[in-house]
Amino acid sequence: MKILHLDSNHPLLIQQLTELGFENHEDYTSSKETIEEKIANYDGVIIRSRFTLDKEFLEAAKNLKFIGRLGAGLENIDTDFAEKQGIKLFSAPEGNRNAVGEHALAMLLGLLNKLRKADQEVRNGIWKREENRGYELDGKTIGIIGYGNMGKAFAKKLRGFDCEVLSYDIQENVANEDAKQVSLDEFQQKVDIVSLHTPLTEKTKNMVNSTFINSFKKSFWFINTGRGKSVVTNDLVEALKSGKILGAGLDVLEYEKTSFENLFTSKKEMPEAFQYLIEAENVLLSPHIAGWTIESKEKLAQTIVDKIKVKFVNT
Ligand SMILES: NC(=O)c1ccc[n+]([C@@H]2O[C@H](COP(=O)([O-])OP(=O)(O)OC[C@H]3O[C@@H](n4cnc5c(N)ncnc54)[C@H](O)[C@@H]3O)[C@@H](O)[C@H]2O)c1
Ligand SMILES: O=C(O)[C@H](O)COP(=O)(O)O
Repeated sequence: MKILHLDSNHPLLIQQLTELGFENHEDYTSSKETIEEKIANYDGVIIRSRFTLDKEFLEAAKNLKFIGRLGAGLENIDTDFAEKQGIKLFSAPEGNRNAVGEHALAMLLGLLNKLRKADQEVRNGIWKREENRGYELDGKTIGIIGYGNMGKAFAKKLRGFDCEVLSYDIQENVANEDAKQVSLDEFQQKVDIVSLHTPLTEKTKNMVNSTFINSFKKSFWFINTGRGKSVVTNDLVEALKSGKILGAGLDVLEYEKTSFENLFTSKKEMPEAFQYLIEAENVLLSPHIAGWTIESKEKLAQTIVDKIKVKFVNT
């Protein structure tokens, strides 16, 4: 079987697939159109998120038997059409869920302890203790939206903090021993902290908007390691300004990669809300690296190899 790799990865991926008898080809630079022209020659494709495997691409991939997605989010694949075409889909949330759980926790502790502000002040020769008095996680109610691989990994990290963990999910009965699943109404009545772990779907796009934010009884801290497009940036900023949101940890943003860099390099004025996020002392930002650790790189690759092996290699 011939596999086309579209994003560079941990070397074990190609090493192990070669040992298993697959023929591996790498193309990390050609345009989507160029790849489409040759994709019919391949049985498998492995991608991170370089481009979208849409209907047109999958129609061209006449001999494709599987897609390996080195990650969890599947919005860059037309999964329904792939299924219709009988293409097997392997994703790898097992590879980066621990990293996401740890990153969400790091953001949460960083926010509660005002680390961004305190760090910046000390570096600027300012020694203010009272203004930098933080909050403890102990006794807080943490709400996790989307209780799948990532939400569960975060809840597991909260064991031992003496806080209550609630989850809200559109699927019934997804909770485990680390969280109590509640209705959205109960969730919005009780939580002090919200951590978003949902995929990007029609329903979750722009889900965190003013109406949603203002339905919470208390002011709350907000963490997003899900997808940036689930949040309306303007509404988040309004809530930060009003104090309804006490602080935000954002690993994912409305603008990412090229569109993010364009904000800084283009002659156009930066959107006001985005400028606010850049400057705010109670906002922690990271460039979509929650699931992006030294360890997860290897685990993602190993997960994909193992899934391909189970399905396509006779042992
Ligand atoms: N920042 C990062 O580096 C990083 C890394 C990995 C995953 N992610 C993001 O996290 C997402 C979740 O990954 P996962 O592996 O946990 O997925 P998953 O499918 O295991 O879990 C997602 C959960 O969200 C629930 N859900 C879907 N729509 C919802 C809604 N409208 N309201 C409430 N719950 C809803 C689903 O029922 C499911 O239980 C990915 O799709 C990706 O977008 C980000
Ligand atoms: O969905 C994921 O696994 C993470 O968000 C990583 O996405 P990436 O493939 O764009 O790095």
